[in-house]
Amino acid sequence: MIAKPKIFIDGESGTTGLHIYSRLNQRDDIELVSIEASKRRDATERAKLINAVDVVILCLPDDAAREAVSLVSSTTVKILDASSAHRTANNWVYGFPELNPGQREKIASAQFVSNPGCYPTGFLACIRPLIAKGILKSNFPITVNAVSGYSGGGKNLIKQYHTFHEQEAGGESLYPYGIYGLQFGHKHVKEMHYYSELASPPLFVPAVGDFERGMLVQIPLPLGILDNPPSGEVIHQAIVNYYQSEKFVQVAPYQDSTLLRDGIFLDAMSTTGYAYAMNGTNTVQVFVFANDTTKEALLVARLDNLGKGASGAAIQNLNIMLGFPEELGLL
Ligand SMILES: NC(=O)C1=CN([C@@H]2O[C@H](COP(=O)(O)OP(=O)(O)OC[C@H]3O[C@@H](n4cnc5c(N)ncnc54)[C@H](OP(=O)(O)O)[C@@H]3O)[C@@H](O)[C@H]2O)C=CC1
Ligand SMILES: CC(=O)N[C@@H](CCC(=O)OP(=O)(O)O)C(=O)O
Repeated sequence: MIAKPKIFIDGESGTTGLHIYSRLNQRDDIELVSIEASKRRDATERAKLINAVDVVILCLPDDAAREAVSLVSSTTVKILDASSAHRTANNWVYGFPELNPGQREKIASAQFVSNPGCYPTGFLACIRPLIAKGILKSNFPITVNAVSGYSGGGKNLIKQYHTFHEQEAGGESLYPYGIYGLQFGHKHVKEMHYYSELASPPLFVPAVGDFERGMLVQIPLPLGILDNPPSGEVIHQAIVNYYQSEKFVQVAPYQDSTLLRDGIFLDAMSTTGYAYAMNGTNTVQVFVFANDTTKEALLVARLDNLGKGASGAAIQNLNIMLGFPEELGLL
């Protein structure tokens, strides 16, 4: 293990970069190296830093992340990319330690690690155990509906919402709740398909709501299309067993209405109480709701898009890549 590893966050002033910076800045077991503000987009200066540190965390748009990787000449520097540029690329390891047995060992020994997308984190946390354990066959038709806080859209979308909030005089919000990606083929579908090991890509409809952070990812399961559908309890137990040793995936008790706000709502956005519990954490919660008579089930993941969906996951991966305890700075 390197005594005091040097870390450079390329994109330190963006939404994800800032969150990672503020978490790492409190630690004295690593050294954070920053680029001069005026040289943030200077390839020569970035290349110097990239090749002089132990780990680079890329918090950049996809094209800039690809450019940063093209600047790597050191064979020892480790790269952790928060963008979606390399999530299914050859020679890159997918940074979702809980995905499959052996995944964290692959992360630990990799030079190039790609942080998962926020929506795929919720999706894979729900669906991967059911496919891996044969509870659902890989040809089951899967749809995903999800809603994210607006910070998922980065600095530009945050600014649009904040500007609107400042000007608003009790009127309607900028997009209170809007579905998008209606041409389909959202950039996250590829990694959802690849790592779930489903036969076909899921049909994915994301949405953004007027709340800063947090997300719900929903997967409805029309079990009536099967000759012998699994019961809700079987589905729930399979997911519980899959994550029994995991700290950052929490499977909620089956059908427990006390987890719902007012016994009714599973809420991504309230600022108090249980619903808010995932924001600021690195935990993804998984819920299973089912009706064995109507043969319907719903899997839901709730997470902080900036936590387990981005910066929390990045810290977890960084810890694994550097041989630190995985939960350092996260609990
Ligand atoms: N927000 C979220 O919930 C999540 C984001 N991500 C991913 O993380 C990455 C960063 O997203 P996010 O933080 O939201 O984005 P932001 O728009 O908030 O920040 C992007 C950062 O990249 C910098 N940047 C842009 N272009 C270049 C360039 N050519 N060279 C150097 N720096 C550049 C910007 O610098 P400047 O400040 O100078 O503009 C800014 O610091 C994206 O790939 C995103 O998809 C992943 C999971 C969740
Ligand atoms: C609300 C919103 O706009 N969300 C972003 C996803 C944010 C994210 O996860 O970024 P990565 O693609 O790097 O994973 C989107 O749909 O493109």
